[in-house]
Amino acid sequence: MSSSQSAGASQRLSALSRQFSSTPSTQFEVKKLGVIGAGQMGLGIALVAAQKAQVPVTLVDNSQASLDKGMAFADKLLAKDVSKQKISEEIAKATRDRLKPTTQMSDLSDVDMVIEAVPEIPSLKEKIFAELAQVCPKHAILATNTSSISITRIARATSKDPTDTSASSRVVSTHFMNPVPVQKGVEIISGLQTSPETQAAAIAFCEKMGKVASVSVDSPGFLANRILMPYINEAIICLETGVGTKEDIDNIMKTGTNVPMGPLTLADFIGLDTCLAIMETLHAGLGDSKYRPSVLLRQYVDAGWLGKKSGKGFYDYK
Ligand SMILES: NC(=O)c1ccc[n+]([C@@H]2O[C@H](COP(=O)([O-])OP(=O)(O)OC[C@H]3O[C@@H](n4cnc5c(N)ncnc54)[C@H](O)[C@@H]3O)[C@@H](O)[C@H]2O)c1
Repeated sequence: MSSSQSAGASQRLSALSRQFSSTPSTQFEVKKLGVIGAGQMGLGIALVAAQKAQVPVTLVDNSQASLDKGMAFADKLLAKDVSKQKISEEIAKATRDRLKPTTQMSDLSDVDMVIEAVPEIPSLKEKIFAELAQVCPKHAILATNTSSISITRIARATSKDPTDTSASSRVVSTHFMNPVPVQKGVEIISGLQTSPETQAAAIAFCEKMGKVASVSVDSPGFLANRILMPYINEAIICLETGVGTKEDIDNIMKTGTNVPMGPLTLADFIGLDTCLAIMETLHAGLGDSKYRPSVLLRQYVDAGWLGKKSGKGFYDYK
């Protein structure tokens, strides 16, 4: 990065930090939320919003099977919290009653905010945001949970006319950390078009969900994955090139850096398809060979061994 680029980035960051540190008590209130994608992230976001922010949540997925699986998982998590006396049966029931699963995007016509959590495929996110700009109310915050795709690019998809920012100014990233019911952190990323009011409203809602927000500029991988994914990728390269076994790779990082799980286990939990997509975005966006995805990672994805969600990744989960 040249010194002028670096100066530009730090100016944008300090402008964002100023907005963040002086976040106004925004008037914007999310009374109803929409979540798209009932996979591991979408389901977690919907559940925490229903329980902590206590808002009704319309949960959209184009697969009825995914919705059924997601709702069964929500029931299981709530029952576990009741049995551990973390929540009462009344709270569990009220939370469950706030979740409304549907396969219809048109059911998002009355939400104040929507959080998209479909797979990390740029063309899919663009298609969904073009549709959201039409379906959602004109005041609604349009948030994405993308791990690495440019927010500016996703926001651009909301209108054929790039000078019309009526929808793109309402696009922001709320990048929740996995698993959402457990991790406190959320990254808030604004695209070039995002208004300060949108950013403030997104932060306020995440705080209502009990999360702690960190702000970053719209740069490939943002903060969390710019740091985390090259670490995971390097662990996979160590496995690929025989530097160590999967157990030794995970053990040394677990016992040596005090993390709860090693990088290969973590990759299995994140999903190897998601890890590959993020590395590809870092590689393409930053153009540096140090971000080249591991050959082995690509082969695991080609084999359909996507980690915990598919029953097999670096470890077996069946
Ligand atoms: N897995 C992680 O650790 C993690 C962490 C932070 C962010 N993310 C990001 O969150 C997003 C979702 O990741 P995930 O791990 O939950 O994926 P996932 O594969 O578990 O779930 C995706 C869901 O989206 C649904 N879907 C696909 N196309 C759809 C469409 N057109 N309309 C409605 N629903 C559709 C699928 O049926 C599935 O239920 C990705 O952008 C990912 O990069 C993932």
